[in-house]
Amino acid sequence: MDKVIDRVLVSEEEIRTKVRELGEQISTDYQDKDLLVVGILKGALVFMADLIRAIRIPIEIDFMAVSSYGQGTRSSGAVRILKDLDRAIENRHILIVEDIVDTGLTLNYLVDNLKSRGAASVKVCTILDKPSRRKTPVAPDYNGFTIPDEFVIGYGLDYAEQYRHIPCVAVLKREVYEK
Ligand SMILES: O=P(O)(O)OC[C@H]1O[C@H](OP(=O)(O)OP(=O)(O)O)[C@H](O)[C@@H]1O
Ligand code: HPA
Ligand SMILES: [Mg+2]
Repeated sequence: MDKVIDRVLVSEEEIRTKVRELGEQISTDYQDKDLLVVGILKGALVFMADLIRAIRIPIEIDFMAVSSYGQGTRSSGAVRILKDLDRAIENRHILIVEDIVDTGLTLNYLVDNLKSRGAASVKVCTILDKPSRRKTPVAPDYNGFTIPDEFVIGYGLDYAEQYRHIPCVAVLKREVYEK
C-alpha cells in the first residue's frame, strides 16, 4: 500500500475512539425515539458496521446505494439511486450514515429525498467532513473528523473502487490519479 498512500490522515486508534464517542452521543440523543439508521453504500459500509455496534439503544438499519463519483476523483453532480430503502419511512426518525461529506451534493439530494417521504426527522452522521469543497451549504449533525482538501482512501472510501478495505484513512498519492 506504500505505493498509493501518501500519508495516514486518521489512524485506526483515532477512528475507534471517535466511533465510540459518536455512538454514545447518538444513543443519548435518540433514547425513546424510533430510530432507523440508513447507511449509504458503498462508502459507509465500514463506518456503519462500527457505528451501529457503538449504539446502545434499539435501532433498525437499512441501506441506500447512490453514486455520483463513478470511476474518478470528481463528483459528477448527478446523484443516482442504485438501491432504495426496503420500506416506507413515514413518521420515522432517520439517521443517514455517510463516510464523507465533500461537495455536499450527495447529502443535499439524500436529505431532501428522505424528508419528502414524510420522515419525522432526517439527520446525518459522517466520519469525515471536507468543508472546503462544498458546492451546497449542508452540514452533518454528527462528524468524526474535519479533513483538508485532499483525496482520501480507506475505511470504506475508494479510488476507482479500490482501497476501501484499508483500515485507516489515508491521502492517495497524486501520481496515482494524475497519470
Ligand atoms: O459530498 P459529495 O461530493 O457528494 O461526496 C460524498 C459522496 O461521494 C462518495 O460516494 P460515491 O458516489 O463515490 O459512491 P461510493 O460510496 O460507492 O464510493 C461518498 O461515499 C459520499 O456518498
Ligand atoms: O476524498 C474522497 N475519497 C474517496 N471518495 C470520495 N468521495 C468524495 N470525496 C472523496
Ligand atoms: Mg466512491
